[in-house]
Amino acid sequence: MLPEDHPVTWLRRGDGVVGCGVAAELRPRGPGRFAEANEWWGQLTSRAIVRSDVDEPGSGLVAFGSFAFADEPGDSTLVVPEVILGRRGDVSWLTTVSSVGGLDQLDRRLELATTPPAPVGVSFTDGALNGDEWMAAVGEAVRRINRGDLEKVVLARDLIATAAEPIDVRWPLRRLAADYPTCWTFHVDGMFGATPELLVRRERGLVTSRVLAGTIRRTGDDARDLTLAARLARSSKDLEEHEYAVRSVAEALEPHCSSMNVPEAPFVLHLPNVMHLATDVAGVVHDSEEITSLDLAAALHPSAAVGGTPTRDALALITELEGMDRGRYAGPVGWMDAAGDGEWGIALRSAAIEGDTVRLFAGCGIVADSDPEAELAETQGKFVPVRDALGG
Ligand SMILES: C=C(O[C@@H]1C=C(C(=O)O)C=C[C@H]1O)C(=O)O
Repeated sequence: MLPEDHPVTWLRRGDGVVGCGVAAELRPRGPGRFAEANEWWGQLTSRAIVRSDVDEPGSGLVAFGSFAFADEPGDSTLVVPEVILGRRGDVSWLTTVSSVGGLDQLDRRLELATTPPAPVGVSFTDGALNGDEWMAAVGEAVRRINRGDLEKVVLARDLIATAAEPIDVRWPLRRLAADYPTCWTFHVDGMFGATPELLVRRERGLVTSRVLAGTIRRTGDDARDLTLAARLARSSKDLEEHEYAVRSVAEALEPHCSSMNVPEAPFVLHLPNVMHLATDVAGVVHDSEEITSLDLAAALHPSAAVGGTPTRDALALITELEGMDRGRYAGPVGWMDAAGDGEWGIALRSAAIEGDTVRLFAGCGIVADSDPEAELAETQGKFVPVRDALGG
């Protein structure tokens, strides 16, 4: 259980890093947000004195970050918690950052690790666009693609949940971690969710990325779901959408890798709510002395899984058609240690929480033969994780 004081989370199957308190924080903005964060982190870690008995990525000083999707507008956060707990298999560690002021304070802090209360009186309303308006935007995107303006664009929409009282984020986090064990459950500064998509992980010179694109809803009937999974694996529309996403990731990683493995065909990733076409890309980085995992995330963002192809045209169309600010939705979220190793996911199946209001986000890749009604249904499937996690 996490303490109430500024909890941060990055968890998958019980492994990961969590923390609380704020020892240091940066709020970078604009197109230089990643570079500013890297520079700040480099200076901070070079001044720190670290004593550690553990030699695992994620031990010692760790920063958690959540970055805005777009260059403008948008706030991003990089935060160094006062207390960090890590676990990887049989190894666990606890890191305290000196401003905690000794073990007495730590005890007091951990006493705050209470059970969070369930949200009360939650109701949902449309966000920027209602269902019909959003389908019209998808129809327009399909027209532009067929006219030859671009190849793929990812369009998202939001849904607003309002509760009778402020929501304790630890409640949905607990539910998400339990219900979506193969996803990365995250929370940094109000942005939370359980993402199935790993933008980049860098550990000791090895880099991996899990690319998703191409989705089908699950029915709850296992036999039917298997038939649907086979259909997804053969669907030319989904394979095309997927190919754009894999290519964008492979091209962005290539300059940093001495060797790379990009599987030729995707596998089908089964989640409780949806199934995705998935490809795990891996490589050996040759520049880990100069380049951090956050630099790699910045080079990969926005991949065609959340932007489109070509990127610049897709971003312009997103601004034109979505009618909302994505905030940190679909931006990089994760952690990094002093060596620059870290894991950065894409903030999907996610929401922004502020007091009694939670803004949920979901989007879909649109290609030449996308059907607006099917895409709307897909967003509903993608809202399910956070929606259910807000239930009592
Ligand atoms: C954009 C989202 O998901 C992305 C889009 C997908 C698709 O269009 O098939 C699949 C996985 C993600 O890469 C989201 O969940 O909001």
